[in-house]
Amino acid sequence: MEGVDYLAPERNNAQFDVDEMKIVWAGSREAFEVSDRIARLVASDPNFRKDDRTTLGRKELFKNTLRKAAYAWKRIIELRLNEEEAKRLRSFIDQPAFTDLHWGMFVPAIKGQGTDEQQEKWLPLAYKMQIIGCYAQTELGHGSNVQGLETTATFDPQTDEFVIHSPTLTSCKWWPGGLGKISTHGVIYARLITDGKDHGVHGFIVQLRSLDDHLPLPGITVGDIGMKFGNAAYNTMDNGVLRFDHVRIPRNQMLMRVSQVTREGKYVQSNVPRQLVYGTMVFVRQTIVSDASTALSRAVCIATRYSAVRRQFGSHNGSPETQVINYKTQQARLFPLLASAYAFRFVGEWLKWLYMDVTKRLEAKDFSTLPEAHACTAGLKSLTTSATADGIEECRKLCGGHGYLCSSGLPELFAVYVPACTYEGDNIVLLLQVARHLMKTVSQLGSGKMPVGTTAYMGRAEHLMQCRSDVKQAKDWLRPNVVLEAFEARAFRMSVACAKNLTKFSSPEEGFQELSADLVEAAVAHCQLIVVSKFIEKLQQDIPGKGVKQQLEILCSVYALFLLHKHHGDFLSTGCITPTQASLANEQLRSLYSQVRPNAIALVDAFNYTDHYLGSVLGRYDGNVYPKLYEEAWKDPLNDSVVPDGYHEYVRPMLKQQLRNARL
Ligand SMILES: CCCCCCCC/C=C\CCCCCCCCCC(=O)SCCNC(=O)CCNC(=O)[C@H](O)C(C)(C)COP(=O)(O)OP(=O)(O)OC[C@H]1O[C@@H](n2cnc3c(N)ncnc32)[C@H](O)[C@@H]1OP(=O)(O)O
Ligand SMILES: Cc1cc2nc3c(=O)[nH]c(=O)nc-3n(C[C@H](O)[C@H](O)[C@H](O)COP(=O)(O)OP(=O)(O)OC[C@H]3O[C@@H](n4cnc5c(N)ncnc54)[C@H](O)[C@@H]3O)c2cc1C
Repeated sequence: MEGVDYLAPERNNAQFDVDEMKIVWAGSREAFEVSDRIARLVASDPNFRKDDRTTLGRKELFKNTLRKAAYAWKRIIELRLNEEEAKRLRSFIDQPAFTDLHWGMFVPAIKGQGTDEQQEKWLPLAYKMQIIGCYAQTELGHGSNVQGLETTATFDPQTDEFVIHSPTLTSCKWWPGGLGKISTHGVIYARLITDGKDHGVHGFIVQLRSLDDHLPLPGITVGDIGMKFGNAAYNTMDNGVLRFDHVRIPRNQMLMRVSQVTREGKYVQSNVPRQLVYGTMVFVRQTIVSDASTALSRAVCIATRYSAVRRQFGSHNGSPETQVINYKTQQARLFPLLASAYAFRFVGEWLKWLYMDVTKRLEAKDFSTLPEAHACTAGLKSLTTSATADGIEECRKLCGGHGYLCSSGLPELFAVYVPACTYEGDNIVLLLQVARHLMKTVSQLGSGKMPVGTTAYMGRAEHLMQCRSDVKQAKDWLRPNVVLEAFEARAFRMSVACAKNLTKFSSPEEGFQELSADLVEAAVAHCQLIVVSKFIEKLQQDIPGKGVKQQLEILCSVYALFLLHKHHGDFLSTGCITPTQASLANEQLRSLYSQVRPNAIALVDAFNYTDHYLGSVLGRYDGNVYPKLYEEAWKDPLNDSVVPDGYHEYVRPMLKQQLRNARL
């Protein structure tokens, strides 16, 4: 029935103030109000309809994306939305587009690597969308290994220009979003060559297409790289291929904040670390962590609401069957994902703070926290995107057969999300960067240099190598200090074991290669510790609202004890806890699931997602799933006619043939 809230009994069970939790989730009252207003604006505008997306072919899908992007831009101007509001609007449209790369990478690359003059020239054009940009780093033959890029930018002192060239097939730019069909400009990464000398990879602003007729400029071959995983999903994006044939650009289009080339062709390195050329990646990895909490929370919201609606088995004397959410196995799969969504939200908030802090320091020429910022953004990007991709797929399974329907919203969410494990740095490659940082920190422990930031715990080396957990009963695992010490000891001992093993090899590089699987595990342990510790830190803040803090404490314990249970091999083999303590953790976890159960629906309501944004029949706010699934099925283009196209051509002759054979 329309207008009935089938999940009302669930909502009435909540033991906390959902409206206050919405504010905690959004980050502040103001952020909540902006997000809520913009989400409703998008949901109520038929121009942003998306329910037909999965049935469109690539060309229609792409054109539709362009239409939405243009309409969104018109609304942004008409409504005079500020930067934050415009960003929210683009995200609620929920359709990856060239604008993501324009605002998300092209603009930040110029801001981070351009000189003041370059910013003054290019940013106003980009802000008004008089030019549209992409970020073109990856090549057909080189993605992870940025230093291996082949595109060249050779300085010609005669004309005061750089000549951009793709010397081989493998040097073609390959993958940049927005490049395929739309970008007029790109920040292009190429090896800088002056006077025959290779100075490594630098960024250049290059115009790719005419601003009049959109045709590629002379010397440029550009196109789309083809269909990607999933039907609609990421195919709204024009990922591109680009080949340069001696394309000339003025010298002042090299991004010159980190290093410069003078009129005479002299290469000058500023007094800043060369790694700042990688700064845009640090920025984007930080945003990807917050986006992980958004993607995971969407999937969890769908799976939780549907699990409360869906009933299987357990009917006695005609009573309703059991809601599948009441099965302990369903809870043990679903509630850790719910807790992870909250955990990633808070670590994302913290990472944003860390990024802003490092940016301020860089402006003051303090580069000391750059390695920490790189390790944290790389590691947390890896940890949260892997967990989110796996989590979305788990949510699909939690919804049984109906989860496999596009109308559940889950297949598309998975297809659009899963490349996050690869883009902006392959997750394993990034964990190896964290491992390098950890090995460096461990190797410096004896030198008197105290570890800082998220590795500060390693400063308590002696204690962490010796400590034994004092857990005696299940509820001891609810004490934050007990949990924190177990995670610190596990992470530290895994790093120390790797460091010791590295010394057995003839060179550190050989050891690093040979032990890379162990190093990745040590890096994961360190990153999980960061997430747990930031959740615990969040709980030390003043959190208003009836029962809100208590629910978050429960979720924090679920997150930590779920990880401890999943990785108990690490905790046991490093001797941080005993088998008895491991089983007490599991006992406590079971009890926590029972505490989450009555609040589960309210905890996902706190994400404040509109039905438009969720795009899921199973995750509808009102829980009215079956009639809507039935309605949705009839909308499929295959049901436009009773007898399908092709029947008379292929099936009927076959049937007739069978009849004849049967008569024989
Ligand atoms: C239902 C439908 C719903 C739809 C909706 C929505 C869901 C949302 C989905 C989609 C939204 C759209 C968003 C799409 C965005 C996609 C964007 C993708 C863009 C890209 O992928 S751009 C390309 C990114 N490429 C990479 O990340 C490459 C990875 N490789 C590297 O970063 C580096 O090469 C390396 C780090 C792996 C190694 O570099 P190298 O120079 O060889 O360095 P080393 O020798 O190892 O180290 C040198 C030294 O430098 C330090 N260092 C390395 N990197 C950095 C850094 N970034 N910052 C600071 N320092 C760095 C390193 O630690 C070493 O230090 P040391 O010498 O040890 O002290
Ligand atoms: C949807 C999407 C959008 C993208 N958008 C952009 C964009 O806008 N701009 C842009 O420039 N790029 C973009 N990319 C490219 C992306 O950044 C790269 O694909 C990514 O950095 C991974 O690099 P790769 O493809 O070279 O993988 P590879 O490095 O070839 O990885 C292949 C395998 O090798 C392993 N491997 C590689 N190196 C090591 C090592 N040292 N040790 C152990 N294992 C290793 C990896 O773990 C992986 O399993 C995009 C990619 C995708 C999928």
